[in-house]
Amino acid sequence: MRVARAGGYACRVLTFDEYQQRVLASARPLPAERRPVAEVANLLGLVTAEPVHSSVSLPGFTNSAMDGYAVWSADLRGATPDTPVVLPVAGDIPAGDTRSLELAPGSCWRIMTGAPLPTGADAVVQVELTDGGLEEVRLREAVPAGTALRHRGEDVQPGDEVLPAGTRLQPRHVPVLLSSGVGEISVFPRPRVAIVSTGDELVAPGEPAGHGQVVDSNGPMLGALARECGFDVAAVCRSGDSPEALLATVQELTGAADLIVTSGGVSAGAFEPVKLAFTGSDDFEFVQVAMQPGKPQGFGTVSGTPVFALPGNPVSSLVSFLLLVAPAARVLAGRDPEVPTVEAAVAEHWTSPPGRQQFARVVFDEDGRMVRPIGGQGSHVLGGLAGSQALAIVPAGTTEVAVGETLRVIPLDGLA
Ligand SMILES: Nc1nc2c(c(=O)[nH]1)N[C@H]1C(S)=C(S)[C@@H](COP(=O)(O)OP(=O)(O)OC[C@H]3O[C@@H](n4cnc5c(N)ncnc54)[C@H](O)[C@@H]3O)O[C@H]1N2
Ligand code: MOO
Repeated sequence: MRVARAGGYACRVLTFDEYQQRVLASARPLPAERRPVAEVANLLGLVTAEPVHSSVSLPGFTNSAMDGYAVWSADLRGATPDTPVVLPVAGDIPAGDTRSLELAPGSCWRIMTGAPLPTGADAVVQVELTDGGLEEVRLREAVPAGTALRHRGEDVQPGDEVLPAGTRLQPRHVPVLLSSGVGEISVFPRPRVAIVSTGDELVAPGEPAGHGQVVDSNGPMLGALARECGFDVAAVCRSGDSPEALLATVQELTGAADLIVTSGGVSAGAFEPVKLAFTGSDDFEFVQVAMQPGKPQGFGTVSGTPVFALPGNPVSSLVSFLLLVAPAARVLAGRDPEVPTVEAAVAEHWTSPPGRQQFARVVFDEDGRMVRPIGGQGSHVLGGLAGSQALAIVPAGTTEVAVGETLRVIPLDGLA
């Protein structure tokens, strides 16, 4: 049952920076976990909580950098194309050969790239400088000691720090992580984000929206944003206009999520379930933020879990997630909260509301250096949202965005 309450709540007005600092102030990295490096595919995107030290040398054994012949370099003195040195070939050493072999002076081994160098050899002659012989080989060039060798430990020594604390694991970190003899590493876990859409007007995705109804697109959109930003999605669910039901849903989710996001029900209407559920709690605050979109905002904790109450208009929800929720969740993940921006020049004039920092939907020109507005800037405009490529940040003091002006811009593709 829906209970109508009086609307028109008095709210504090904060600048965007003040509010962002406020929601980030209490954010701390989640407790670190030890995870096996063999699961590296699941570790990508996580941040190391401690430095990683190698327990082995890399390379682990001196080996050949070329396919060719392992030799005593002194045996090749005077070799030229016209006066090649001829040596008997003791046999083949392929990569993966685990034998401990020796090289007798006056002979050579045919050796492959990555294969262990036989004791005594001090150089490899690449096969192109020989006739490629199998029983005996003609070597047409003298080479100095050390040629085409990769020495044990020349890259990494036991005890060396191979990854500092605070490294966000990317594919390029995988080889050293898997090769350095380390079984487990300490990482900050991926924050689990739960999403709750509110409002009696919502119907499930895939169901037809009747008169007065809309499809719940915020829930799936916020879930998709969370995933794209590198977080786990603990739940995407709906709650109607009952504050009691919403409170029960949020309380239940605190057991499964590190951060909860609600959408809708935070403005001044008579049926604002989120506002009604949390107003009066010492751990929750509703404010107006001088930003467009995203003016009405709520933030607090329920059983210690941070809860972001975002406005329901779809564009407001998206902007609030990217500018407020994602930075906080990045802190939980041990990452930098900063929202990545690029610089772009304004190609077409538009207006911005007075006293509010605008996050305007824009598209780039072909070379990505200029932006122009797309669609109306209303917070319900879904077509313009889909067509946009970035959010241009217009300072609160600017009402006319002039051609040629330079703005910071948040690209919307590749958010991870
Ligand atoms: N008297 C005032 N009215 C409004 C104010 C104000 O200051 N005074 N602020 C406006 C602004 S700005 C915003 S933003 C919205 C925020 O409203 P709510 O957070 O309370 O959101 P709802 O009223 O629940 O919904 C707004 C709008 O968005 C649609 N919606 C909601 N949830 C979803 C969803 N999951 N999927 C798709 N669409 C959704 C909803 O149907 C409404 O059309 O308040 C203004 N009003
Ligand atoms: O602040 Mo609202 O988000 O402009 O539509």
